[in-house]
Amino acid sequence: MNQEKKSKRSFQSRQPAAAHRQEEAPVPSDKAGFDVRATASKILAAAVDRKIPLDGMLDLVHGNAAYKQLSDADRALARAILNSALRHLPRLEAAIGSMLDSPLPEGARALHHVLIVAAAQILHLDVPAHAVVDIAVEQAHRDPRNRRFAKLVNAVLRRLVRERQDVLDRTATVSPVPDWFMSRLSSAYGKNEAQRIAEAQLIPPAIDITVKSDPDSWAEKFGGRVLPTGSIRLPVFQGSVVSLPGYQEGEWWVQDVAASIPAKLFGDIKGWRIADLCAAPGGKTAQLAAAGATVIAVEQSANRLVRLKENLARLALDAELVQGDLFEFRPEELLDGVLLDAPCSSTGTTRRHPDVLWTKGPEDIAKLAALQAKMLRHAVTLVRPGGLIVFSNCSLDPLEGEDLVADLLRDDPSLERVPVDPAQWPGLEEAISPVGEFRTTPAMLPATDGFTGGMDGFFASVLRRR
Ligand SMILES: C[S@@+](CC[C@H](N)C(=O)[O-])C[C@H]1O[C@@H](n2cnc3c(N)ncnc32)[C@H](O)[C@@H]1O
Repeated sequence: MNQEKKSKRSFQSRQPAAAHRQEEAPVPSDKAGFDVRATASKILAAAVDRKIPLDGMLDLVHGNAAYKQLSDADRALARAILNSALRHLPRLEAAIGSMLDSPLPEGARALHHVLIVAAAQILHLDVPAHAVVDIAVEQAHRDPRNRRFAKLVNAVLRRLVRERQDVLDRTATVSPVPDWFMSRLSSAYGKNEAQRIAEAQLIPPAIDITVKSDPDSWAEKFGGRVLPTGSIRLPVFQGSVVSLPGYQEGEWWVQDVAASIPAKLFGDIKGWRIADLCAAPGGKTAQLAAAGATVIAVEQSANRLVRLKENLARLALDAELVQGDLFEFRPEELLDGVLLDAPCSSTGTTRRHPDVLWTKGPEDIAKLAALQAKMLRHAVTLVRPGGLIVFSNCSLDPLEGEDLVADLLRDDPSLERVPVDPAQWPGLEEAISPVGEFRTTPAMLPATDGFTGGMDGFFASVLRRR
């Protein structure tokens, strides 16, 4: 395992992100400015009021029609607005609420979303505030339901611009996550840690990459920081990762440091036959193949399997691809290992998917936990005696992690847990639980030397079939 190192910077970087520092955003042309904000308001409404996940709406093929018509730069601004609005939603609502004499009337949801979109930009994005106010006022004017509120929109937003820092300070005590989530976090992690996790979720994530080899020299090249797993955290830079050295050549892929842990838990897998049962888009398949295993990548979604195939082709890595339901997958011979990186509530990834907390709820967690338990029970039947099963997901909820594995171990005496040894993971000791399971949270990996801290919330447990 690599020790943390820092090396020379070649990219433009900035100080570690603070929860209320302004984020940079592309500035749209005047003409497009209105369309971007109107589209963002509608997508926000769909996410918050109708619980439609952002990923689908922002898909360039099947997504929101108005969003698809925007230029690349305007889509980037719409995404920045939506991410900020969803990340800071309770505090933005408190900020707006504090400027109103009485709450907005029932049925003024469209107006609410216009105000949130504007407030997110004024408080958190680096865009000209006067344009934001003007466009929000125009949005109110153009909607017959909201026309009578245009003056109010103008007054509230102008005051928000004037009192920006004051408002940020005043609302900093408002819980940044919905009550249901805070109460689950508190019962799992205790009140203080829950608060730290919730605050950490406000900080946009850094980009981490997994390299095929020689992390130190790639870190040197990028001015990056080598993390305890051997992943490299990139400094903040403008532009797209695909234009960075080594991308086209397939030398590395984007993968959060926490997501790189489960595949590493198998240890030395040269010559092993391993199935990756929920494989796409393939970050972990690539790790297993790069480590010398013969990999069978099983994936239900045909579209996602295409992405996996493209990713492996770019990386010049090989795996047998199986499109279908993992419950129907049964190899001819029992396998040396199975990785089950199961579909989950994704509450550990809210730094990059801030809609999750507003589109999902406790009932989804319970449903997904039940599905995962069923998947894991199937996964363990595919492994030879002595073989390993790594179970992982990106949820912060014990129902989808610790509790689920404990239940399985209680019911199935043919399985034992293989505890992860903290001595093997210098720098990540705090992420290993007393029983030897990985439990990472966004509050881990402190920011250092100008690099953003944090990592996705992940759970990973290693089981052996006796
Ligand atoms: C969390 S993602 C996996 C991420 C992946 N392991 C990686 O590292 O890139 C879960 C995947 O499981 C797939 N999936 C869900 N249910 C499945 C099933 N019954 N059989 C096979 N794949 C399934 C989903 O389509 C999704 O691609």
